[in-house]
Amino acid sequence: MSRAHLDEWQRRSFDISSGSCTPEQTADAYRAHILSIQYAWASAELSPAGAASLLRTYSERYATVLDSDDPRTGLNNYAESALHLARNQKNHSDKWESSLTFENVLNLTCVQKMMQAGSESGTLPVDPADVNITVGGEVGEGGEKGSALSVPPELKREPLAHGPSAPPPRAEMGRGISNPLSGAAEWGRGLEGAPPCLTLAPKAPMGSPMFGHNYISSTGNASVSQSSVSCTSGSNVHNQPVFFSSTNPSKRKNFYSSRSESNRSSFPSQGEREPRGRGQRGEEGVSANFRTAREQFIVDQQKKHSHQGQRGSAANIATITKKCLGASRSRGASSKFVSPMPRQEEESYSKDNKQQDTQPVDERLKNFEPKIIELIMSEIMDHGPPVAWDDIAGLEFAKATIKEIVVWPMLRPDIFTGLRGPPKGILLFGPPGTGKTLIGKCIACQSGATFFSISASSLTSKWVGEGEKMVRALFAIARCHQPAVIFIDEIDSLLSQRTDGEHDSSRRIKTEFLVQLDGAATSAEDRILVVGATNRPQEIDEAARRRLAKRLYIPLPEAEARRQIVTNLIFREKSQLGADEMEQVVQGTGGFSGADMTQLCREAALGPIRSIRLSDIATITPEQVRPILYTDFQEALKTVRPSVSSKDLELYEEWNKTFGCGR
Ligand SMILES: Nc1ncnc2c1ncn2[C@@H]1O[C@H](COP(=O)(O)OP(=O)(O)OP(=O)(O)O)[C@@H](O)[C@H]1O
Ligand SMILES: [Mg+2]
Repeated sequence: MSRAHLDEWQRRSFDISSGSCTPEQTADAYRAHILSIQYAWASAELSPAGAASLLRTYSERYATVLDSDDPRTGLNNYAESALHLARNQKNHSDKWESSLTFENVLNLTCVQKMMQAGSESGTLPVDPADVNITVGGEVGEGGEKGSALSVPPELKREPLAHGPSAPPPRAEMGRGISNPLSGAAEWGRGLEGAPPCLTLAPKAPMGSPMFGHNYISSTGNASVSQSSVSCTSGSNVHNQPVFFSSTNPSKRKNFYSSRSESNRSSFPSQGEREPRGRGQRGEEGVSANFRTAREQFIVDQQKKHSHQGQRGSAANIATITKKCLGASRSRGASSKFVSPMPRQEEESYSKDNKQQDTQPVDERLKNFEPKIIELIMSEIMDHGPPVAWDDIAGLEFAKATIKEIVVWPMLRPDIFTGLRGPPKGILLFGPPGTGKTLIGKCIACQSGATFFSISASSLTSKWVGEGEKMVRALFAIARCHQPAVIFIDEIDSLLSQRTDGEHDSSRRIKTEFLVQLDGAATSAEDRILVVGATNRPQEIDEAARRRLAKRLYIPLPEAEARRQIVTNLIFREKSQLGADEMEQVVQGTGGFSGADMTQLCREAALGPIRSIRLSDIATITPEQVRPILYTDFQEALKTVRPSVSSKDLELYEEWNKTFGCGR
């Protein structure tokens, strides 16, 4: 290295070894080391072998600092910022806590007014200090069963028209009224955002216009029941519990479930009504099948390992489905919401249990957070036959090359060694809609390797600032599941050229990616292949371009390929297209991409439907629909146009000539 670089290197090494650096400074120093090595390598100051060995050493040390759980030596700042934000947010799974306190209930304007009204009429029944307020959803059955309510004996008068033992009229329970009197409406307004149940239990005698009823329970919403309005008149009906129904279903559900949890009800007979029973049954049913994401991950891992040996044969029978986080369970309206963020009370639990249930599956993954591993694992694609090589029309050279690089070495690793070792990176580039993603899917089905399909956006946006960790974890996991193929669609958004003005985090992701790609490329025993696909090859960073050694042009389909696409597609439908007519279609679609051809066939397939008279459309049977004809293609050709311009095409051809590996 040059002298200036050496001095800098020594200074950083001294800082690291002095032990006086914070983990952040140490990580920065290692990162700078890695960049220096890359720089020295790029400037031919270091041999490739030397650079690779140094890179490996320093990447490992760098990773150790970043991933260590020990706060004195490691950063382990995974999602720290996101979690910090999330911790202060409330969500549906959080326990409801009211901001209402005894003081601020009494300070509510509506309460003040009612108290004033009561004192003016000389029948103020309650001293504010004697009001018991229960906040948080527990509604008891009077004071009798030791509930949260304390109702004085004198208030426990015989149930009247529909007292605690009889269900109140449906109107009281189920609906709010649309024109509440002002006092009652204020109650509602004042309690907006109040707890699921607010219970006021005056200890003083009855008879007040204000607290003339035993207690008022509210779901905290603005709607007010009919009987709560009538309570201001001081009628006997006040002796029964008054229920403020909620117009908000989730609050109503909270209300019922909180009652079922406490197993006590202030409305015994009402409590047996349908909503509660249904809610309970529904929730029990869901929780019986419910698995947390972590449990699901462990189960998936076990399944995966037990099926690993049968991969080749399983590939032919499984179907291709991309797993997403949480996708394996349905999220019906009644399903239980589980926050992806740890709640405070859960955090202490999870810390205690961390050792037991968050153990990484592989020793090599022990430095990575389970959340990251889970996220990466969720991107693994199942194997299956939906895309076979024959489904990809044309592209013979690309298909043969990929088979040579991907399939055969997986089958015969003993032959493909040394100079015959397959390249570790492939770039599929070409105009949009030409089958690059299709090839990715085909590799997933046909290679027999563990297939990771990563979208650049999942690395760059899901965990802002954590992308480089994701990249490291991705390669570490791939190393544990060899042979592995990492397919990165739209790779240009991940590895675009580095510029001065770009954000630090995306620069770090790119650097990390290049480092990892080099690690995979230089290690002969690693069987990891990175396949990138892009329709903007010119935007890819030159260092990335070099690492994706096999750059295959995926051009627009030629006449024969277009014929094959049309034949494959209309083969499944009722059609009458003679050889000459097919030829006409093929000749008329020069410049169409595979996706354009698919669109053309879809449009033509609608022709027979459009020819049905409107009056017949309701009664016609599928057999009566006429076959697809050449005229339908002619009509379709009037509306479907090629999506790739000839100017763009020139750019691809040019790039292919300069950097492509085709013939
Ligand atoms: N060679 C082909 N053979 C058969 N079908 C094709 C072919 N090329 C494209 N198609 C059809 O076009 C659709 C889109 O293809 P695909 O998503 O692979 O394009 P792409 O090259 O990845 O495009 P983009 O660069 O915009 O991502 C495919 O689902 C398929 O129906
Ligand atoms: Mg694509």
